Amino acid sequence: MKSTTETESISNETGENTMETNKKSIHVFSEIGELQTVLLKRPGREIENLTPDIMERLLFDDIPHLPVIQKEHDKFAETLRVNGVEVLYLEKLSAEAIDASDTKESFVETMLDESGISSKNVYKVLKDYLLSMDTLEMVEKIMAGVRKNEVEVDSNHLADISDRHQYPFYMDPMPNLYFTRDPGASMGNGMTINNMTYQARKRETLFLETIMKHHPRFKDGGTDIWRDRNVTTHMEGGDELVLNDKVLAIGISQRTEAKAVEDLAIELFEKGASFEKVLAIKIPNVRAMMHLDTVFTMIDHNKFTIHPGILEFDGSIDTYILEKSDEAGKVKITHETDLGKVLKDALGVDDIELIQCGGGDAIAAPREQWNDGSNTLAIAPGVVVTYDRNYVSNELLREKGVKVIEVESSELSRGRGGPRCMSMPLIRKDIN
Ligand SMILES: NC(=O)NCCC[C@H](N)C(=O)O
Repeated sequence: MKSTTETESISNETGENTMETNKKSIHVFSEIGELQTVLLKRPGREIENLTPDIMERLLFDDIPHLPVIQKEHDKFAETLRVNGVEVLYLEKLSAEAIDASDTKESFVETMLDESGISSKNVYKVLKDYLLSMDTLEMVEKIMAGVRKNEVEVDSNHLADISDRHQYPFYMDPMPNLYFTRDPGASMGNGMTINNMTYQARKRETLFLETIMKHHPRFKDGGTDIWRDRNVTTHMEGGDELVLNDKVLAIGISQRTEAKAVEDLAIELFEKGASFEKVLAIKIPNVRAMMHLDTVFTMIDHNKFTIHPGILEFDGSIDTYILEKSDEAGKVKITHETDLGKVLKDALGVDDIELIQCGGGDAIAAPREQWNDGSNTLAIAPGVVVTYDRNYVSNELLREKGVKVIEVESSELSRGRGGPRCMSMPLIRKDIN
């Protein structure tokens, strides 16, 4: 286990690098260690670029009210700050990384390439338009999306002329960016930068990649990149849980393929990461439970939230334990179905408490799970941030001795993600 002092004072207030080379910019060896630094994204104009025609493809079920979602998000950030957490913003770090590396032009080119711009005329106009902006404004514009009526494309080609009157965007908005948990995952002193499953979210990882490669705070911070966005198999951060410095739990889900879990386990074992076991937990392939953290999160040394809907009638769930094998490029796999026992053995604790979402009630459980009642963000062992609307689950957590800090959630919840999804821990204190 790394010592906590290694991670102290790694930057000044502007995020400028003041760390010595042996200090790490990513340090996450648990789900519950005191949260010190977190990455958020404030919902922006991308939210107002949702329409009923495109929201399903962009993975939304409704259109949040922008001023209210921003107010709720600001309060979420403030809640973290008053609890001693340093809050960094994706949009700001991205702009700083681009400026620090003088990569504005290549960043825009990659974004345009990945936004499916096939017309040379349109490409040129968009490139000039974006590059004319100050870097932070440009980053926010790319995140928000570019409408066709924002730019003048002077072209006599039928393809360009006829295209103007159809679909409203040249570049689609990225409304899911406020779920910073998913494009990557902090794991030990490293990170997975993910190849996300749906087209709607694939470009999101370019911001994270840019930060890790070019931001002064991260590029020299000794960050291992366990997976990069060019791998062919899919994985998303909502499925990646760091239970302790030896054990990970990863969902096999709508968004994370079994092959990706095995590839990551091999990578971690072979690159000498501290992790020795990966528990691959198979959850239903449905939208309401798209990631493991929508149905299962860790809140204390031996306490977890769980949505009963992932368990069979007899309480079982397919769980595969991946461990190092003697053969290079392979892992040893053991199949189990008693999750409580698997967790007890893997974590070395005497008992495990699985606290059911909505108390397991036939109505409250699925209703609160839909609004992320199981998606808790632990900011210290036994201290969690949750949505206020999930009052049945919150009350039950309190009865079990957990300190619950509620945040307003009327609009934030419409994107189908909760406090864990909205936050990417970068530094946590180690647990004993
Ligand atoms: N970890 C999470 O469960 N993140 C929530 C992602 C919600 C987003 N609308 C999505 O469907 O990807």
